[in-house]
Amino acid sequence: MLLTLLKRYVKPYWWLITGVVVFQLAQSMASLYLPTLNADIIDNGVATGDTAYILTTGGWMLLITLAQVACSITAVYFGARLAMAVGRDLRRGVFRKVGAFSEREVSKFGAPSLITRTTNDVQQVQMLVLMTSTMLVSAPILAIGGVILAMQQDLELSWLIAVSVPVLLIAVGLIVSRMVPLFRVMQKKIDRVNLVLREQLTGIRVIRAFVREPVERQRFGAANAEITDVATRAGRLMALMFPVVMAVLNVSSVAVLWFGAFRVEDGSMQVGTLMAFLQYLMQILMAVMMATFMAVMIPRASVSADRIGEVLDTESSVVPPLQPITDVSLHGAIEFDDVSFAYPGAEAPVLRNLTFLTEPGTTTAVIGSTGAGKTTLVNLLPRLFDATEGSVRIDGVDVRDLEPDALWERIGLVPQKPYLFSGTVASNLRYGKPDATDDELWHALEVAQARDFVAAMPGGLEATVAQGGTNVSGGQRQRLAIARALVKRPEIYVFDDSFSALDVATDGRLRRALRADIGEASMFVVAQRVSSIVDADQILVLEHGEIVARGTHEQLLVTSPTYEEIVSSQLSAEEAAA
Ligand SMILES: Nc1ncnc2c1ncn2[C@@H]1O[C@H](COP(=O)(O)OP(=O)(O)OP(=O)(O)O)[C@@H](O)[C@H]1O
Repeated sequence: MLLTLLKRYVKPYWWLITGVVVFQLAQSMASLYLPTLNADIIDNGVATGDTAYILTTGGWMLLITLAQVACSITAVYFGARLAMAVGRDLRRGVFRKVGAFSEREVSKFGAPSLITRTTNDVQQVQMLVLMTSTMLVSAPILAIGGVILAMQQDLELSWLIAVSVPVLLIAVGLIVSRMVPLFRVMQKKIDRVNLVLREQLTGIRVIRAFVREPVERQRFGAANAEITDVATRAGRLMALMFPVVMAVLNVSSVAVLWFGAFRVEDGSMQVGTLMAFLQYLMQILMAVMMATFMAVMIPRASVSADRIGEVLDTESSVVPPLQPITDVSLHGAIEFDDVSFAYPGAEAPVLRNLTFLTEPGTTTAVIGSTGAGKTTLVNLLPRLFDATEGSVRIDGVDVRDLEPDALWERIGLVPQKPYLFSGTVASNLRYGKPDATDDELWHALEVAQARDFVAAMPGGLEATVAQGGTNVSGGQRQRLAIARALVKRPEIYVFDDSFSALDVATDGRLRRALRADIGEASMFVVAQRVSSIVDADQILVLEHGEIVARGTHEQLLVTSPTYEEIVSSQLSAEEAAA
C-alpha cells in the first residue's frame, strides 16, 4: 500500500523529485571527492612542506565544500517542499473521502480513528517522504562510491570494510526488527486515547452530573499509560541505536588506524592515504546508518499507509448514480414504495414495508413511540442511508437516481440534534446559502421565532457561536437550525423532532409562521407532541417500523386506537401537570 500511495501522491511533483535527485547527486559526488583531495594535501603538501600546493588544493577543497553545502541545502529544500505537498494532498484526499462517507462508513472506522488517520498517519508518511528525499540518492552513492574509492586508496585494508559493514547491519537490524511490531500497536493506542478524550469532551456534562470524573480520569489514565508503555519500549530501542552505531564506528576507526599504522611504518602506505581510507569508511558506515534509519521509517510509514489506504479504498455505501439525473424541478411529492430498512449488521429491519404518498406543498407528520423508526424514516429521504428494499421517490424519481448535490440542495433537514458550527449566527445561517442578505437572515429568524433572542445577543447576527452551538440553549439551537433551513429555501423541509424544546405557545406560533412562509414547499415533520401536528394534511402513525394508521387528526381519532391512545395519554399528562 505504501508504494501505491507514494506513486500516486508523489508523481505529480516530478520536478521537485528531479531537483532532489540532481542536488543530492552533486552533493554526494562532492563528499566523495573531498577525502581524495585531503589525502593529496597531506601527502603532497604537508609532507613535503609545499605551502603553495597546500594553498591551491586547500582553496579547491573550500570551494567544493561550499558547493556541497549549497547543494545539500537546496536538496533538503526541495525534499521538504515535496514532503509538505504530499502530506497536504493526502490529508485532502482522506478528508474528501470521509466527507463522502455515509453514516455506515463513519461508524465502521469510528470518528476518532478517522481523525488519527487524517493527521498522525499522514504525518508518518510525510516524514518518510522527507527522510527518503534526503537519503535515497546519497546513501547508495556514498556507500558504493565509498567502497570503490576506499579500495582504490588501499586494497589491503578493505577487509575492514567487509567486516564493519555487516557488523553494523546486524546490530542495527536486530534493534529495528524489534521496533517494527510496536508501531502498529502504537497507532491503535493513539486511536484509543483520541476516543476516550473525545467522549470525555462531548460527554462532559454527563460526567459531571454523574460524578464520574475519577472513573473517566482512570479510563484516560489507562489509555495514556498504554501508549506511554509502547512508546517507552520503542524509545528504549531507538535510544540503543545511537550508542551501538557509535561503538561500531569508533571500533572501526581504531582498527583502521591500528592496521594502517603498521603499513605507514613499513612505508607501503602514506599518511594521507590512511586518512582518506578512514574518511571513506566513515562515509560508508554513515550511509549504512541512513539505510537503517529508512528501515525504521518504512515499516512505520507502511502501517500508517495501510490505515490511510483503508479509508481511501472504502467506497461510500450511498453510491452516486451512474447516470445521475440533474435537470429536475422537484415539487415535493414524496413516495415511499414498499420500503424496508435494516441497519448494517442488524438482522431485524427497523422499517417494514412502508408505502405512502404525499402531495406537493402539503405537511406530512410522523408520530409514534420512541424507537418506532421515525428518524430512520426521514433519514432515507436525503440518503443518509439507502433503503434496503423498495424505493423512495421524489416526484416519481428514485432518490438513488438523482445527482446527490441536486437532491441535498432541495432538502432542508433540521436533525433531531442540530449541530451549529463555530463562527457567528450569520455564518451558521448562511451555511446553505452563502450569499443570503441580512434581511433574508432576519426574516428566517422571525419565522423561526428566534429574532428576539438573536437581537438581544451581543453583536446580533455577528454574535459568536461556539463549536456545536454550546453557548446557546437547546431551544435556541433548534430555532437557529430551523432558520438555517429556511434561509436555504428548499423544496422539501424535514423537521426531525425540531419543536420538542419549544413551549406550546412558541411551537404554535412557529408552525403557523412556517406554513405561511414556505409557500409551495412540502413539509415532513417528526413529532412527539400531538399538538405539533394536529393541522398536518396527513399523519402517519408508526409502530415498530410499520405504518399502523394514516389520515388527518380528526380521521385518526376515529379510525386509529393507537393514535387515540397517544392523544389521550398526552391529554391526561397535561391535565395531571395542570
Ligand atoms: N445507527 C444505528 N445503528 C443501529 N441501530 C440504530 C441506529 N439508529 C437507530 N437504530 C435503531 O433503530 C430503531 C429506530 O430508531 P429511530 O431513531 O429511527 O427511532 P425514533 O422513532 O426516531 O425514536 P425517537 O423518537 O426516540 O427519536 C431503534 O430501535 C434504534 O435502536
